[in-house]
Amino acid sequence: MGESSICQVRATVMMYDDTNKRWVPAGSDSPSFSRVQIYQNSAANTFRVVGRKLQADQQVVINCPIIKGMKYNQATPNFHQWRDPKQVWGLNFGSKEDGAQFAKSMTYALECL
Ligand SMILES: CC(=O)N[C@@H](Cc1ccccc1Cl)C(=O)N1CCC[C@]12C=C[C@@H]1CC[C@@H](C(=O)N3CCC[C@@H]4C=C[C@H]5CC[C@@H](C(=O)O)N5C(=O)[C@H]43)N1C2=O
Repeated sequence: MGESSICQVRATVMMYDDTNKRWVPAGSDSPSFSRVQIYQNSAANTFRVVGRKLQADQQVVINCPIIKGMKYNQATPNFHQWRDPKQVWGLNFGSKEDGAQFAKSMTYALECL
């Protein structure tokens, strides 16, 4: 049983640069939209967030496991964030609806773990 996508939204993927106290776009330097999905592997009961640039190169800009007990912070309707052991991720959604959809799937994943 492979992985299946349980949601797909458009968002700019950001990482927080703790040293300089600022957000930087994940991947190349130009902040641009990515297709961000949550994949579920139901056999293993694992989930991860995968984001690929919408541009031609489809660069993978996030590939982050969803960890049991992780705190998902909906800072604003369009900007949600969470910590992983190494860094803080932020998603700047294309719309509030995308944000709500992503939060619903993230909450579902965190409840399954
Ligand atoms: C306990 C803990 O970890 N707390 C974390 C949050 C958290 C809580 C609970 C669980 C997990 C986490 Cl992760 C925390 O507070 N963190 C994580 C790193 C960065 C930050 C620290 C300080 C700054 C101050 C301002 C604030 C901030 O970053 N924003 C405000 C709200 C939206 C606003 C929106 C968009 C982004 C796009 C660029 C910049 C801009 O709009 O130009 N920006 C913003 O300015 C954004 N910060 C944070 O979120």
